[in-house]
Amino acid sequence: MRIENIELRRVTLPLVTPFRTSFGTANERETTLVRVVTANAEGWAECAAEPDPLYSSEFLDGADLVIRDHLIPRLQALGDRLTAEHVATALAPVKGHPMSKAVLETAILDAQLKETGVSFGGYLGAVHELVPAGVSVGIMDSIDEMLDAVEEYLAEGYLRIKLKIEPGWDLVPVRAVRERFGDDILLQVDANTAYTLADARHLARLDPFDLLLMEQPLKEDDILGHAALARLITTPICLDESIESARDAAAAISLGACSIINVKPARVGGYLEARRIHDVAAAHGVPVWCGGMLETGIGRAANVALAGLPNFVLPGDTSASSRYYEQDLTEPFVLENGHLRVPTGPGIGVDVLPDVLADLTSSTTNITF
Ligand SMILES: CSCC[C@@H](NC(=O)CCC(=O)O)C(=O)O
Ligand SMILES: [Mg+2]
Repeated sequence: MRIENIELRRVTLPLVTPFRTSFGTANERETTLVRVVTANAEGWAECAAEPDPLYSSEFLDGADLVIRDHLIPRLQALGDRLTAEHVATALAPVKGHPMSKAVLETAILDAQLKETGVSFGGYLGAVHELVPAGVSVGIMDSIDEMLDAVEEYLAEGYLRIKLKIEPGWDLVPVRAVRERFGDDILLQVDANTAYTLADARHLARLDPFDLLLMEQPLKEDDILGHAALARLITTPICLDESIESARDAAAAISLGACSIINVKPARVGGYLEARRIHDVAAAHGVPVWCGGMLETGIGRAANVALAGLPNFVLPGDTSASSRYYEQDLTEPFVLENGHLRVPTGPGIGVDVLPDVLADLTSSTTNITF
C-alpha cells in the first residue's frame, strides 16, 4: 500500500462528567488522531495515551514525538511493501510504546481495509453483529452519588457494572450496589494497581459479593503477586495493565495470575496482537472482554468490531458514546437492548464528522511519505 501522507491531529473532547480512578480524575479526553492518506482511502485511528503517564508509562506528548521521530521513519523505509501486517515487525526495534505503535497500525489497517472494502469485524473474525455493553463507574464523592449513577446506567440498559475501587472505596460501594440492586446484576471492580499483596485479607472481604472479577488489583509488573493473591481470594482475577502481549498473556495464565483478561488493543500494540491474545486465552479456556480508554467513536468502532470475536464472552467497557461525550467525533454509538452494533462498512465503518473535528482540533502535523 502506498501512503501519501500521515496527519497527526490533537483534539480535546469534554467529558459529560468527571471520571475518577485510583490514579486520578479526568474531566476531558485529549488525544492524538492519526489520519493515513493513500490515493484511494484515508484511515483513522486514535491514540489511547493519556496526557499524563499515570495509567501506563506512555503519555500523549511523548507518543507524538515517538510516532513522528522514531516510528514513522521506520514505516517510510518499507516503501510500497508497507501493509498493516508489516507494521509490528517494522516497529519492533523500538522498545515499548505500544499505544504509539497501535495507533499507527490501526490507521494503516483502516486505510487498507477501506481500499479493499473489508470491514474491521470481517477482517478480525467477528462472529456477532451485536456485542453486550458494560459500563465503568468512577470513584465518586458519595455512595449516594454512585448509586444514582448506577441506577441511571442500569435504566439505560447496560448489562454489566464495573466499579472503580481504591483503598477506602471498595467494600462499602460494592456492598451498597448489592444491597440496592440485588445479586443478579453483573458486577465487577477495577483497582488499577492500587493494592498490594499485603491487602489480600482485605480484598478477600469482597468474595461474598459474587463479583464477576477483580481487575488489576496489584502493580502491573507483579505477576507472581497476582498468582499468590489468586490462591487467597475466590473472586476471579482479571489482568489489564499487566498484559502487553500474547506472550504476557500466556505467562500470566500459566502462572495462575489471572483467569480472565481485559483486552485493550491500544495497550498491546494494536488489533493484530489483541487478536493473538484472544486466541491464546481461548486456547487456555480463559474468557476475555474488550477494555476501553474512553475512545471516541473512531476507536470505539474498532473496539466493538474486536468485541465481536468468539472468546469475547463477557460484556466489555464498550459503552455508548453518551457515557462520556455530549458530542462524539462520529455519529454516536447508541445502546440497543444493552448492546452495541458492530459496524459493517469498510474499515472501521464510521466517518469522522468534519465540522466537529475542526471545532475540537488544537494542532495538526502533516508528514509526507
Ligand atoms: C482513564 S481510565 C482508562 C483505563 C480504564 N478504563 C475503564 O475503566 C473504561 C473506560 C471506558 O469506558 O472506555 C481501565 O483501567 O480499564
Ligand atoms: Mg482496567
